Amino acid sequence: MEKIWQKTLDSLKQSLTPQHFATWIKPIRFIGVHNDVVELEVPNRFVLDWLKKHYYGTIQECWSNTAGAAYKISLTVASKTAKEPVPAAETSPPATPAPKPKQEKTPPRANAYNLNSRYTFETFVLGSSNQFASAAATAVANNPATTYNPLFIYGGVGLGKTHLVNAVGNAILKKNPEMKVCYYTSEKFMNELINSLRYAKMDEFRTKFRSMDVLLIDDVQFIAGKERTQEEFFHTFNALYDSHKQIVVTSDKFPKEIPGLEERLRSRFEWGLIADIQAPDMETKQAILKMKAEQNGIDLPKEVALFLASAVSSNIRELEGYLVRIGAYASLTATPITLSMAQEVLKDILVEKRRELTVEEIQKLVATHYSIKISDLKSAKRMKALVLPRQIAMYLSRQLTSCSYPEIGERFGGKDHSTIIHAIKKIEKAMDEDYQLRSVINNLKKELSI
Ligand SMILES: Nc1ncnc2c1ncn2[C@@H]1O[C@H](COP(=O)(O)OP(=O)(O)OP(=O)(O)O)[C@@H](O)[C@H]1O
Repeated sequence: MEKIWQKTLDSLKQSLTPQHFATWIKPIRFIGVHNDVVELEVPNRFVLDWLKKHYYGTIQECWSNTAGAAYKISLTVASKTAKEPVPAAETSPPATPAPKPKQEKTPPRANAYNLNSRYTFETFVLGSSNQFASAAATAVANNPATTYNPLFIYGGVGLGKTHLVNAVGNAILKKNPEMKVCYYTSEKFMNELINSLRYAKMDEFRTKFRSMDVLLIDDVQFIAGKERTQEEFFHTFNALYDSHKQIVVTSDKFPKEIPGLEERLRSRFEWGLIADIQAPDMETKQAILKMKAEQNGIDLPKEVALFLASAVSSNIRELEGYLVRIGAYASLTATPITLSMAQEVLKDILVEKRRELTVEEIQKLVATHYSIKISDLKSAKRMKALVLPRQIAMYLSRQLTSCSYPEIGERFGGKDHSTIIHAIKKIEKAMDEDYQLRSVINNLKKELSI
């Protein structure tokens, strides 16, 4: 069946322009055929909708002609990880719509379990927001299981944790092809555990994970509250750690902040190094856009990169989505990318986002988070339990709204602007020194930007 798919691709290539083929067809992943249904996966919703609307019939026709019988096509959006049976040699194709134009196929790597070969250090753009995590990841990749074990990377949605953790795996494999490197999301780990329990295959399950030299577990927060999964993960962790194998874990939260995470796991996550990824600044966002545009063969003017970077607060996946959208539009309408074109293409999406946050919304969220009253937040009471939330709310108000210091002061019960400046300085300093506080504030920001 794989051969039929290859031939289908060949004939699609003949009938489409190279750019359309690269943008829409190349990212499709062939999953298999069940009865008369050809199952295909695509990287995101946008590509799915586009394919359904424009190319469904063509794909179906090409496949059916090649196979010599009528088939239906099923298109689904890929889950975050590749779906190869594990253990299996890695063959996963790109996960974003348009791959590098001249990308060479990577040969299958027998010891790569579920790793995404596209996520490497070479394609990871460095900025002050991810410098620390990237340096820690590089150190681990250079000396697995000697420097930082486990390495715990945390940060908000779409900030590059999956990319970085795969980069560690890919770099280790490149240097040590004999090492067995396994990438799993915690959800996949849990699903496999459930299946192993159901089919009495726990020995196999344990042997598989415990035979790895490097275990990379993404989004570990999802195992919180899942007793059996946590227990099994705990034993896997211990077995690997005791035999000096590298473990890298990612999460959207600092270990202490993951509700429902068992204490014994939490303390293990804190044994090694904890590194965070922050929201990227404007320069980093533009540098990432530049790299992604080059990878996708998109000619992106500087002013459009600036426009996109300022339209997205932090989520790089979202940034990429916008780039793909305008790249696709330019390609399909055969027009160059300009600022006015980008504004037009994204206008519906951005209208929603442009609405500015208010100080009141920030106060409400902070008060809820700390279980205090909004009136206390605005009061002059000096109790410790109120001072920190108040200063955080002031800091966020300055960061996320266009209010001036006096305006913020006004909304906090008529405080002087110097009080606001003092509060912001205190929080900035505390964030430099205190991971946990940084994580709390980032999570609040994340909630506010939804
Ligand atoms: N510094 C970077 N350089 C290049 N690409 C990046 C960078 N950071 C993130 N990306 C890209 O952004 C997209 C989203 O990143 P990724 O999936 O790693 O985020 P995440 O933090 O794991 O998100 P989630 O919280 O949803 O698990 C990926 O395509 C990734 O390649």
